[in-house]
Amino acid sequence: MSKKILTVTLNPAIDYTVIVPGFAVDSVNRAESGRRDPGGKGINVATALSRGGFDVAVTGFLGKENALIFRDHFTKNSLEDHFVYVEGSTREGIKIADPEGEITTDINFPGFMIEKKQIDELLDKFGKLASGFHSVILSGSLPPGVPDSFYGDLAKIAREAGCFVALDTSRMALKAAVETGAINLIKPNIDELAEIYEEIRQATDRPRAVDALSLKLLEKVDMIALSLGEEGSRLYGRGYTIDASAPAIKVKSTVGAGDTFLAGFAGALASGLEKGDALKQAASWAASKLTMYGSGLSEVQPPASFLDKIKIKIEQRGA
Ligand SMILES: Nc1ncnc2c1ncn2[C@@H]1O[C@H](COP(=O)(O)OP(=O)(O)OP(=O)(O)O)[C@@H](O)[C@H]1O
Ligand SMILES: O=P(O)(O)OC[C@@]1(O)O[C@H](CO)[C@@H](O)[C@@H]1O
Repeated sequence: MSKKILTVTLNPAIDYTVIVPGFAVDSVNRAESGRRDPGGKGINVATALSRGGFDVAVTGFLGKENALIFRDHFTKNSLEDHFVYVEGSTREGIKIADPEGEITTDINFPGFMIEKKQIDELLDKFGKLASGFHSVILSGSLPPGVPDSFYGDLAKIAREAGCFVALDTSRMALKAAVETGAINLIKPNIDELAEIYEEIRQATDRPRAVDALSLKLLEKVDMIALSLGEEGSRLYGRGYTIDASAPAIKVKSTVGAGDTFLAGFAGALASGLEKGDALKQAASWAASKLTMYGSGLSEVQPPASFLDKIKIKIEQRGA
């Protein structure tokens, strides 16, 4: 467990979760309760990893005006803070959790405008930090002002420093980073692939098209951990595919399920687990998150109770 992990969140968010049983659009809804959690994908990943016993640091951009909620969170969860603090406020996002329909509705805002000098400051900080870490996890959307090429730039620095690099983002930021060849692991879902790859959008047989695309992407990345919601997940690697089932659970909120999944997987790999066991650990962490509201993940417990409910199927492909 001594291997240090750094997560990068360029566009954090304070998640305002509103619990609305039976939520319906185009009607008056009554909220049962609400809560605010410091979130953003990389911060969620970091929190879950720290809860799992890892030594974790966080970086990215944070707004000065509402930083207190994040600073408290970092202290409570033993996250080493290397954020670049920028003028203004970190965005808030709205998450409507409907425990009856087991449906979550996300409304995410674009975030603060980042200037060139702040990008340079982060690059400088990241360059000095990276060699101290076993793994770097790059997560979430890019705020306005940050170019699509930025994750690729960070990945190249991290790889040169000897780190394992995982990426969970979408749109052109994902496509551009994959093209650099500097990413070890990506964690897309099918919608994210469909958004950027025409062959998935146009496919009449989507699972088959995803298989074909994944094999092609393996020329650029080492692993693709495709998350499939309640259908589980599939890991593509060079020469193998591993499927993990998802346990049947009553879902309170899906916000952060993908982040907990990535934390479980990257953490397990850093601990030296085999890929199949790592995928099982990831699914088990995600399941544990789904049984609670809110994000931030500071309530997530190491989820041993789900491990024996997850089935793994390993298929070797010819070289
Ligand atoms: N309804 C569910 N029941 C059981 N497990 C689930 C369910 N939804 C998600 N999971 C688990 O969580 C993992 C990640 O979920 P999902 O595929 O929704 O990620 P995601 O699309 O990145 O989500 P998000 O961006 O909202 O965090 C899945 O691979 C699966 O293991
Ligand atoms: O706008 P992004 O960066 O894609 O996603 C942001 C976000 O939805 O991701 C986390 C859940 O994964 C939340 O804490 C946060 O609000």
